[in-house]
Amino acid sequence: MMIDSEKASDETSKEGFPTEDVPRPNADDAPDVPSFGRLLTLAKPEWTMLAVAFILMVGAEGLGLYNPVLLADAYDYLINPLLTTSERMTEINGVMALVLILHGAGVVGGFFRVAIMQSAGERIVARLRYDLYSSILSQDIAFFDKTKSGELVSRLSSDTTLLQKATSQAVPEVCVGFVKLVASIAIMFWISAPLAGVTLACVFLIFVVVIPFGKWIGALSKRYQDALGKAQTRSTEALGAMRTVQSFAAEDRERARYREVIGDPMQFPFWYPTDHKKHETTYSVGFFKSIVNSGFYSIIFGVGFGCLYISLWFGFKLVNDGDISLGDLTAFQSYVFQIGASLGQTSAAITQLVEAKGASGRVFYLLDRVPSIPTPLLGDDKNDEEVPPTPLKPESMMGAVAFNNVSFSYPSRPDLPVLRNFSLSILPNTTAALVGSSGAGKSTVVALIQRFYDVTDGSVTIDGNDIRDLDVKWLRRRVGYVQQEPSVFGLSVRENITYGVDRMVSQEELEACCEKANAHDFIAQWPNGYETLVGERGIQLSGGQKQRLAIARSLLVDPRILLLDEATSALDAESEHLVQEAIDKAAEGRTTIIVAHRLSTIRRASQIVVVDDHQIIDVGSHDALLERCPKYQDLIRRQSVFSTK
Ligand SMILES: Nc1ncnc2c1ncn2[C@@H]1O[C@H](COP(=O)(O)OP(=O)(O)OP(=O)(O)O)[C@@H](O)[C@H]1O
Repeated sequence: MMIDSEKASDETSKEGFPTEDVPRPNADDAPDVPSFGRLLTLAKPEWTMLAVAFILMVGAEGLGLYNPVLLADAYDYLINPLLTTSERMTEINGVMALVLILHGAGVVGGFFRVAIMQSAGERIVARLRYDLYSSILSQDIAFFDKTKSGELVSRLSSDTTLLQKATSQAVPEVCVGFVKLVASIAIMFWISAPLAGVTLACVFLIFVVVIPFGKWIGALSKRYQDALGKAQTRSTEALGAMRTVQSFAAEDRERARYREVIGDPMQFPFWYPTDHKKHETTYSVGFFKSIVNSGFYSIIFGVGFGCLYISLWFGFKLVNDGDISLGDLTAFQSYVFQIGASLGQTSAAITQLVEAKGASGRVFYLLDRVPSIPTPLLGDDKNDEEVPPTPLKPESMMGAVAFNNVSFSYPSRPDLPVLRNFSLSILPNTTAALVGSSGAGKSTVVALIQRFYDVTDGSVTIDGNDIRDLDVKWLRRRVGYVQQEPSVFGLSVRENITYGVDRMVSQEELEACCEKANAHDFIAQWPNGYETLVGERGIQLSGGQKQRLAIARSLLVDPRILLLDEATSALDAESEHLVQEAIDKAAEGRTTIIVAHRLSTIRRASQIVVVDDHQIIDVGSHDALLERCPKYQDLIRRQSVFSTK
């Protein structure tokens, strides 16, 4: 869906982003940025070299433009009755030598200009991708809740390529095409004004046709990119969850889901996508795009050659009348060709620019998007205005966590309250277990402590400081987090465990940490030990091993607060015991908050927080709660049944 730019500006805050009471656009809803100037700023560091390339381009093209005039002389010498045969050849030799020298110089200049422009393009796209990736990484978690990763991948790959082509190829080509056009027209008028007049009338006709066609192609290209983005989203989702896909034998369903956006050309024996109005696919848009593209070029070349023949016809008349020489006519025709070629080249470049304009809207939107929670990326100028002037970075963290009358809804579902008047106090170096039915809001509590989201009302404090006043990087570096389904990267075990630290870690430290997390023994058994690659997303690890690896990873950071979202998936007794031991050791000497599902974990906690219906209904020790809290009794009863089973 495109946003009406005027409407969007009404609805946006002073930073240019929508206020909270209107749906925030995701990357796909990004408004088009109509400024080509902004596109050009991407190439700012390359401007000097691009200017050199531009001069070489103008020079090379200029030399090429002069050749028809020289060749006209050669033709005229050839049929000049006043010269002898040898005099004619002498004159022609001089002219042709000059033609070859100019041609050679043009080729050398052309080589340098293409080399400079293409390498400048690579520099631009590499920088752009990095900046875009940085900007995406700096976004708040709410943004990722709403934006599909396939879309972002598409922004990083195809959209950036379109911008690369636009800045390093299309813009210079349009400029040169224009210069060539003006120069050719000037020379044509110099050769013969009447002939030039007739020809230009035809060229004007081409312009009249090209402009609406260009717009049409631009719109179709955008729709094509959008459909392709959707296809990419679906394939990324499925390929990222191949185990789930295969375990449900859902390959056919995934193929069908992909085909739904790609389209099925075999369904249309006459190629025409009859369902295009109901359902837009890359095939249906691509089909019309091919036809419109073909029509565009056919009209350009059709009208172009038509012009050529008409002007040639009129030219023959002028030669016959003695108004111009035959050489002049051949030179004139060359310029008509030049105009045709430069129009073709310029229109292709304009098509690229129109495509890039759509892509630039999406890319610049992401580049400019200011996250609602300041990013921990340091030295990022765009966050400076958002971060409080002096975010707090206390010398140390004690680890006292408090929720003060917190209410919260996820930004993607603002109408659904997830926490209501939630108040809780956790003392430093104690363990709190959050228990409650599924969907009660336990994981949300953990997310709020890391400031993945800001509370809607109330405050979350650490050592008495509102976490909104703390430096986000400082905060997150001191809060360890072990997810229910820990994310493990397709790296070595060592790289996975040292993921959270920027310093060198000795083997002894690594092993000590893994021993604490009950991970050393299984790692040491592998032939490559800590250098073992764990496969994409840790596919070669068992559930329990992944959890212990994730605990080791958190422990290496030595967090003051440890957040554990205990896995609900049942581990076998041995694994469960090992994980439990790891959790116990990890919890020593730090504030630990566990979303607990196992009785063994719950019983060990200093305080148990019973969450139900988005509120805390009781807090206390296991024995006290067992005595007075029916909800807790119910939870424990079910837990015991599960454990006995
Ligand atoms: N990223 C999100 N965006 C929108 N809603 C969410 C998001 N994450 C969770 N929710 C919703 O918030 C509510 C609380 O979810 P939460 O994950 O905190 O529950 P939980 O108590 O941890 O459940 P479980 O024990 O099953 O993990 C649920 O209704 C859930 O659908």
